[in-house]
Order: sequence, then C-alpha cells, then structure tokens
Amino acid sequence: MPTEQMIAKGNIPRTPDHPLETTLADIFQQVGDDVDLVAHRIVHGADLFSASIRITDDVFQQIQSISHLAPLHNPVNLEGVEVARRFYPDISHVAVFDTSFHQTMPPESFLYPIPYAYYEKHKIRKYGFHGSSHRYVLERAVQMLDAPKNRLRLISCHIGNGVSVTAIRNGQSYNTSMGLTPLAGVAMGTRSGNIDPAIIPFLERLEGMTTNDVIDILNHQSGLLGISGISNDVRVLLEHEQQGDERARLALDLFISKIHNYIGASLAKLNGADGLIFTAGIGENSPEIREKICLGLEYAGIYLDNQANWEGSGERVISSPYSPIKVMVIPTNEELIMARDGYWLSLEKAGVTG
Ligand SMILES: Nc1ncnc2c1ncn2[C@@H]1O[C@H](COP(=O)(O)OP(=O)(O)O)[C@@H](O)[C@H]1O
Ligand SMILES: CC(=O)OP(=O)(O)O
Ligand SMILES: [Mg+2]
Repeated sequence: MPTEQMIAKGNIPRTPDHPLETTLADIFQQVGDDVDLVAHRIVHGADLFSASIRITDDVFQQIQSISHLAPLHNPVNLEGVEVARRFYPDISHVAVFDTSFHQTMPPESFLYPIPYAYYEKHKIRKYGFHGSSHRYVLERAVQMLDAPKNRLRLISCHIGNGVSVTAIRNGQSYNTSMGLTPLAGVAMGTRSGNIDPAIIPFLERLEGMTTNDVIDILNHQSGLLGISGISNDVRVLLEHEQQGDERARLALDLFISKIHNYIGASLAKLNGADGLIFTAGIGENSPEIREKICLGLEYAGIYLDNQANWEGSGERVISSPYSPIKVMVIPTNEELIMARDGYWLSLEKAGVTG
C-alpha cells in the first residue's frame, strides 16, 4: 500500500439500548464519506474461502450458508456488512476471514478421527481462527529474525479473549488449536477449549439441561471464569493469586498447562521451532503470563531474558541471546492485514496486476 498510516481508532460499546446498527451508524458518521473501501472481519469462511474476497450478493449468501458453523460470530459479522453496505453503497466491501490462513493445513491436521462421511457430507473438520493475527505476526517475525519464510518454524500464541496456538511451517499454517468452531483448543477467558465430548450428554442428563444450555456454559461460563469463580480477566486473577486465593491460582495454572499442551504439540509437529511468538491482549501485555508459560520449556530451548520480558515494551525479542528458540512479543495488527487485502483486491478490480 502507498502508506500504512492509522488515522483513527476507537470503540463504541454495543448495549441493549444501543444496538449494532446504531453503533455502526455512529462509527460511520464519525468516519465520514472519505472512504474508498470497507474491509470486514468474517470469522468463519469454512472451506469456501481460502483468501479475502470482494463481497457480492453471491458471496454474502455463501457466507450466510455457513453461519451455523460460527453462530456467535458470523451472523453479527454479516449484520455489520449489511449496515455498512447501506451506509456506503457505492464502494467495495471486502471479506477477510479468520479461517483462510489455515486452509493450508494438511488433512492429518484438519480431520477429526470420526467417520469420513461426516467430513464429506457436512464439512465437519478443523478450520482454525485468528488467521489475520497469525498472518500479521508471521510477517513481522520473518523481518525480526531476518530469515527466509520457508526456513522458519514458528509457534504463534494468540492469547486474548479467544486463545489459539498455531504451528507455522514454510510461511503457512500447519496446525492450529481451534477447531470447527472457536470453542476448541486451549482453555480461554470464558470458553472451555477441548473437553471430553461425553461430558455434554452427562451434563444434559444430570443437570436437566438442553444441548444449547451446555454449549452456552462451555462458551460463556467456563475457562478462567469457570475454574476461578471470580473473573475471566487475567489481571484480576493475578491479583487474587497474589493475595493467596487458591482457585485463582488453580485457574491460572490450568490455563498455562493447556497452552503448554499446544506448544508441545506444535514442537512435535514442527520437529522443533525457531521462534515462539506472543500476541493479542494477554500475550502482548502480561509479562507474568509469558513468564509462567516459558518457565518449564527450557528443555525445548526456550530461555527468557527477564529484563526484556518485564521492562521492555512493544515489538521485541524477549529471549536470552543464547536461547535456541527466539521468543518474541509482537503486537498484532489484524486491521492492517485487512486493509492490505482490501487494497490489493481493489487493484485487481481496477485491472492492475502485481
Ligand atoms: N496488561 C494486561 N495483562 C493481562 N491481560 C490483559 C492486559 N491487557 C489486556 N488484557 C487482556 O486481554 C484480553 C483482550 O484481548 P484482545 O486480544 O483485545 O481480545 P479480543 O480481540 O479477542 O477481544 C482481555 O481478556 C484482557 O483482560
Ligand atoms: C475467533 C475468535 O475466537 O475470536 P475472538 O478471540 O475475537 O473472540
Ligand atoms: Mg481479537
């Protein structure tokens, strides 16, 4: 892109008396008319989209047809597209999918060991999420390590509200912790991550709940919140842990342990690693959590530099110079990836080839 400058950034909360349509209209009002293109984050693209795409009526319908795969995210994403297309009817709208980066995973990574017919009939497989974030930090890590993409084995830990760990080889996603939906993988703020699936009918029977009730609990009342009974916010839990609260300590220990599982799985999948990346709200801002994760991974060649971890800020290497695996903090920038994709698609539309 000619320039990659952020002009404005903000958050307008959505509340019951300030619904999405009003919230978005307020944002667009503030942004004004000087807009050439809108890039929309669409969480699930299933296997229909392996790259960003201009939103036509046909593409809109295709996204709608897979919304059941991400009921918490896609319908809201599409509502945003509708409002934005009404507000800016004469410009291009582009869909950028969380899933598209992971379309390079091989079948042994993305298939579930259930009858193959369910994959063929219903597309039940692992898709993976946070793709724009993993893509962004990959690009930055290649620059920081000054090595060719196809020589690097990277483990990208996106630790925010949602958490996903991705093994990257040859500049491509090779495996990732989230699954068919963003509920799978590591335990998260309020999401359980992977559990024994037999727990679901058990809870239905023992607690007199419907499947939807149980899924709701696994999405909204589990993870750090479920174990601690206090909060889904790592900062609050670290404070309680310091004051001797056992359940806060347990929740954090379990969280770290689940992240270890996926870092270990990534090391095995990649046959080692050259870099370990921390990104997103917790990964970027919590030296405590980064330290807790890295302690216990020395066997694999991960040695933190305490000062860089605790005192530095922004994008940096936080491992000791002697650490065989370089540990990096890379503030993510999903919006930049989206803007770049939109820009390239607009050139394509204008008939300009790169
Ligand atoms: N300084 C910090 N220490 C620990 N956690 C933090 C810090 N700052 C933000 N967070 C956590 O980051 C999370 C939000 O991450 P973010 O990547 O912005 O999430 P999302 O984009 O998925 O909504 C919240 O759970 C918040 O508690
Ligand atoms: C896909 C997903 O989990 O996104 P978020 O972390 O923004 O909830
Ligand atoms: Mg996010």
